[in-house]
Formats: sequence, structure tokens, C-alpha cells
Amino acid sequence: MAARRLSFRNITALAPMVRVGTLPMRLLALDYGADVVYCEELIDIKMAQCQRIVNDVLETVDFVAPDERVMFRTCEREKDRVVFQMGTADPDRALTVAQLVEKDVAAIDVNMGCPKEYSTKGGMGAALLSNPDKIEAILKKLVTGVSVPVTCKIRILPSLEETVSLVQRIEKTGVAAVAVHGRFKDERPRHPVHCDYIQAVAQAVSIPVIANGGSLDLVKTNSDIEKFRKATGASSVMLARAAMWNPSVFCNQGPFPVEKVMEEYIKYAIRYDNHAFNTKYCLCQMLRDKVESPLGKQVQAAQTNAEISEAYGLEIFYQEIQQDLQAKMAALQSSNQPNKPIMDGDVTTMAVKFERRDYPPQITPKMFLLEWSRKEKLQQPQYETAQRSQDRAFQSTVTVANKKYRSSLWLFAFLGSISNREKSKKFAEQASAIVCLRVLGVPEGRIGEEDSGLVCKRKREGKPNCSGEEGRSKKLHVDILQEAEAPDPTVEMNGDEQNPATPPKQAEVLREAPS
Ligand SMILES: Cc1cc2nc3c(=O)[nH]c(=O)nc-3n(C[C@H](O)[C@H](O)[C@H](O)COP(=O)(O)O)c2cc1C
Repeated sequence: MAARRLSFRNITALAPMVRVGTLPMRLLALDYGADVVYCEELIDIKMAQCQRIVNDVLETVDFVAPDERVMFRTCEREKDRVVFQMGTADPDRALTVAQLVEKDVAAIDVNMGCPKEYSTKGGMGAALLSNPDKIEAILKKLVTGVSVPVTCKIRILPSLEETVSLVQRIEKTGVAAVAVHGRFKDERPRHPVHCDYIQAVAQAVSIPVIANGGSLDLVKTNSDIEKFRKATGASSVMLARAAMWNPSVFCNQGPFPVEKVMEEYIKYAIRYDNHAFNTKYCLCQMLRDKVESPLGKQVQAAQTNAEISEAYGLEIFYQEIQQDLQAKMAALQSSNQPNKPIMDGDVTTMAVKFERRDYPPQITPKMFLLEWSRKEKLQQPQYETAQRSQDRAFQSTVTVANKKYRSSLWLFAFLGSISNREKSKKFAEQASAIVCLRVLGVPEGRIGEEDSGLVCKRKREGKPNCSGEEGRSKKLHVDILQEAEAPDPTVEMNGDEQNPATPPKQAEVLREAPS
């Protein structure tokens, strides 16, 4: 198959790193100048069970496990630069996974260097180094089976000769490059890197060799990357820890102060709905010795991306992105299909949002629902509101005539005071009332609503009624009770009206006279 070629010659790469190499870190590394970014190692068995799902809201492609965990999330921006690294010991399974992801990534890499027991006991990672036949079988299968370049990442073997001869064998499989972590299988990250081994390999093969292992003592700044490349004679350089501590090391003016870099990281984490624990883990790596500082403690205590953004003063950014994503979700739902009710257990749901500007002042869907219930001689609607722990968003369920209704959209809390939180809760209740009214086919009081049947009239003399029109006094009067648990912050008051803290217990509505 003709390969779509990503060049591994003369590049700087973000190394594969479990937990670190998720989408936010990869995009940040690209922003700072990395040419190629590797994802964290993903195990073939888990990936093979994943479903590829296009996420139109986040504009990502997600590979989702049966338990709904997103194992791998990628996006258009990195499509030509991201290398998918897998852990495997099985050529067929490796091919299945490679074929699952190949159209969304730039290359496929096989991890042959991980010395951890969870890898080696399944014959993966560094265990492969003592099984060159298996290496050959996996790589050949991949090279002939996918349309993107295939690479692998190894550790060095006990002698120069063994290392060189293994890489020569690997080269013959048709791989596009080989990354060499210049440490033996039993060496820890604190041990010095063996540049001479990498150099010997680079001289012995004609495919690009990517030098790795220089973070601790050799690469501190951007200019050190070139020194490491020269010291190893390799074509390219791959950085793990130096980039994990501060990804701006990829920038030729870098590294920049890590505080700024962390903010950029959090923005990507919010934008791409990164798992909060993963966000936290990466921030703790960047905080390094400051992890016990007041900021570090705040990060460690955070349970959600919302709490993390508060620690960095990014709550407004967080809110804006959440609102954008919700709006996009609602727009997608209404463009894909009419917003039809969907059953969620015993609750009827619709993707509905309460927009204050869609209703006249003093008029709310809750009022209309209450009025309708009274007319139908039903019990007063009962609202129950839940708050989601990870981002404090609200969702309300209303029970009317023993049936439950709710909006499937969560409402993100307005920031700031307690009264704002109360307002958010009320907006969530209004959304549930809208769902109920729409499902029942009852008017909800929206401006311009056709055949609304119910129109509000202001109680005070001489004021226009709530639909903005005067002189509908000929119409039939219907009483409407303000919700029992007033004040309702979603009801707007004009300056000359009574204190919003004590809205009227009763408001009058007019019903259009039948013509
Ligand atoms: C947090 C962390 C996670 C890692 N995960 C992986 C991995 O998923 N796949 C892999 O091939 N190597 C992994 N490694 C090893 C690195 O890719 C790299 O080989 C090693 O850290 C040496 O490079 P450095 O000196 O630039 O840190 C990981 C290293 C770290 C620090």
C-alpha cells in the first residue's frame, strides 16, 4: 500500500508518555514547535474494543471503550503530526488496531522499550527486545497492512553489536524510522544516557534514527536539543521529561516561565474536555518542586476541570467554553433532527435551554406550567434539581401528573455570588418546565409563540402587558400563581416595579379571546 509519508528526518518529537501524552499536551507541544507528537502508549487489547466516534461538538475523533472511556482523542490539527503508539505482542491484533486508527493519525509506532512489569509480562514493551522474530512479524504485518508510516521505539541491548544488529533487522521490515532510548532495559531514568550506542546505530542504518533519553542531564533549553542531536549523530531528537516539565522547550526562544505554559495547557484541557485527573497529573508534573506550594495544593485538591481553572483564575474562560460547547450541541441537535423527546429511564428529555431574552419580562415557562396545572386541577409542578460534582452544572427535573420531564442539557452555574448560583438553578428549572410544556403541547409564553393561548398582563394599571402590547383588556382573565418558592431570579423586573427580592405572589395573565 502506498504510504502517506510523514518525514522523521531532522525533526523534534514529543515522546510517548503514559498519562502525559494526551491531546492537550500534544497540541501544546505542536504550538511550541514540536514537529511530531507521539500519543501515550495504548494497549492493543483495549484499543481493539474501541469504537471510532466523530465528536461533532468537540470537533475530535474519539476512540471509545465499551465502558465509555475515551481511550484516544485526536483532532484535525494534529492529524498529519500525531504518531499513535501501541503496546502489543501480537501481529494480528496490532494490525487490527492500526487499521482502526490509521486514517486519523500520521504514523503507527510500536513500543519496544517499556520495562514495566505490566508491559513485559504480556510479552510487550522491552520484552520484545529479546524476541526479534516477534518484532519482525509485528512490524512486517503493520508495514504491509496500513497506509501510514510505521516506526518503533526501542531501548539499547547489552552490547553495541547486539543493538546495531537488532536495528538493522528492524530496518529491513520497512519501517520509516526507529527511536532509540539510550538506556539498557534495567536502567532507570536517573542513569546517564548512552549517546555512543545511539551514534553507533545512527551510523549503521539509513532510516532516520530518533535519539531519546537526553532530558535529565543534557537537554535543559531549546538549544540543547541540537547539541544532543549532534552528540548522538542521530537524524532527530525525541524529548519526554524535558517536554513534560515544560513543553515550551520545543520553542526556539524557550523554555518560557512554566506558569504561563500551564495556563495554555489548561485552556486546551478545557477546550477538549480532558479528563480532570489527567489534567491534574500533567499540571503536577509541570509544577515539579512547587507541587506543595499553595497553588500546587489547590491543584491537588481539585476534582474537576472547573476547580482547576479556578485555581489559575481561568474560570471565565472555562464558562465561555462550556457555553460555546452547549450552544454547539444544541445547534447540532436541532439541525440533525427536530428536537424530539427522548426517554431517559422514566424521564422525558429534550435538549432545551432557557434563554431569558426569548420571553417577555415577568413571564416564564414555569409560570405557564403552573397555570396550566391549576387549570387541569393537577398538583403544583415539583422541581428537583441536581448539581453535577465535576463542574457544578445544574439539571432540573419537573414532575407533573406523576410524569417527569427534564432538559438533557446541563446548565453551567453562573459565576460569583450565591444569588447567581440560585439563578442558575432557576434557569435549569425553567428548562425542565419548557420540556414539559412542549411535550404536552402547551404554550410556554415565548415571544412570538404562535397561538400561545396564554398572554401575560401586567397587574399594575397603565403598564403595557408582558407581551409588550396594550389594550388587550377585553380578553379573558386567568389568574396565574407565581411559583410558591419565589423569588425567582429568572423573572425580570423593571426599575419602577417592586423589589425583585419580593416579586408578586400573583400575576395576572390574559387568555386570548376566541375569535
Ligand atoms: C511519565 C512518562 C511516561 C512514559 N510513557 C511512555 C510510553 O507510553 N511509551 C514509551 O515508549 N515510553 C514512555 N516513557 C519513556 C519516554 O518516552 C522516554 O523514553 C524516557 O523518558 C527517556 O526520555 P527523556 O530523557 O527525554 O525523558 C515514559 C516516560 C515518562 C517520564
